Amino acid sequence: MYAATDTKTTRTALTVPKLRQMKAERQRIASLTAYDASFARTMDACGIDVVLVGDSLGMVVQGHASTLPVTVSDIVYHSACVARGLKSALLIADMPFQSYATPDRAIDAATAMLAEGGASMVKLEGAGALLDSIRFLSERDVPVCAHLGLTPQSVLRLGGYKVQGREEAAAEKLLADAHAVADAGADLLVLECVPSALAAEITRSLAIPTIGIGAGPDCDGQILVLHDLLGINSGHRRPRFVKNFLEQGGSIDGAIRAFVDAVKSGAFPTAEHGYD
Ligand SMILES: Nc1nc(=O)c2c([nH]1)NC[C@@H]1CN(c3ccc(C(=O)N[C@@H](CCC(=O)O)C(=O)O)cc3)CN21
Ligand SMILES: CC(C)C(=O)C(=O)O
Ligand SMILES: [Mg+2]
Repeated sequence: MYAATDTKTTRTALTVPKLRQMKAERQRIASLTAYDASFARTMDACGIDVVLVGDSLGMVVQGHASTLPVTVSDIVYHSACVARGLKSALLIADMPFQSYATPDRAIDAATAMLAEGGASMVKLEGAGALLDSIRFLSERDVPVCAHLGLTPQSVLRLGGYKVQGREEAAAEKLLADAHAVADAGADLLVLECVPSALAAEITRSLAIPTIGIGAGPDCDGQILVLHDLLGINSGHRRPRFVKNFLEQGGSIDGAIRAFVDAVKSGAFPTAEHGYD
């Protein structure tokens, strides 16, 4: 049932321990989303460190209004496509809405993503009740990327895609959640739409690397949705953290290389891409 992709086991990929080493050496982690082999191959050749098969695919690929309709088999299918295009980058697969609601569901979904999808890590949103799933996976050798701040799968409860952690109490909760997910075994943490100063404090105080999107310049890495990097408008108002790199890059390869260079040098993001 679980047919591992041979490409995955034979390539020399970026590893989980290497991510932590990059943080220690202050080498920034450049990350993009991908949904198919051709873009994955291009990104890999342009020096992208981490490729995420995001559940943003529900919006940018499938045309839904949110990420909620995405299924485990959608992510497994797109991960397998992306995995065939990668030689060096680490592949993360996003866990769909409710696929990690209990540890039992989480281990089945995550196993499909690693064994069939060829991913090396899974990402899930939240802390609190989800800490059990994070611990359950990491103790069973499934590397986990946590995701805090604006968690798009919470859109119904949040009432929209809004910056999180602006109030003092919410900021303290976010800092505590960041430590809780690391203590539960997460190897990486995505911080989405949180004030730059708070993301900097979380990044400083954690041993695991942080990857920001709308979280200011002081995270250990940065991620963007591929379509946003290329200026493909998904019908929404452009969030503050989005930068069209095709304008300066001149070509798809050029745009991806410009993004990698800007992240590595610290030129992207600037204050204008973040929130106070
Ligand atoms: N193309 C695309 N890019 C993404 O980054 C993305 C997706 N799709 N789909 C899933 C989620 C949704 N995301 C979003 C969507 C909108 C905003 C947004 O408009 N933010 C406001 C915040 C306003 C405020 O609270 O101050 C902004 O103006 O940036 C943020 C993240 C991030 N993810
Ligand atoms: C924007 C990133 C972090 C994501 O979760 C996605 O693409 O689904
Ligand atoms: Mg996602």
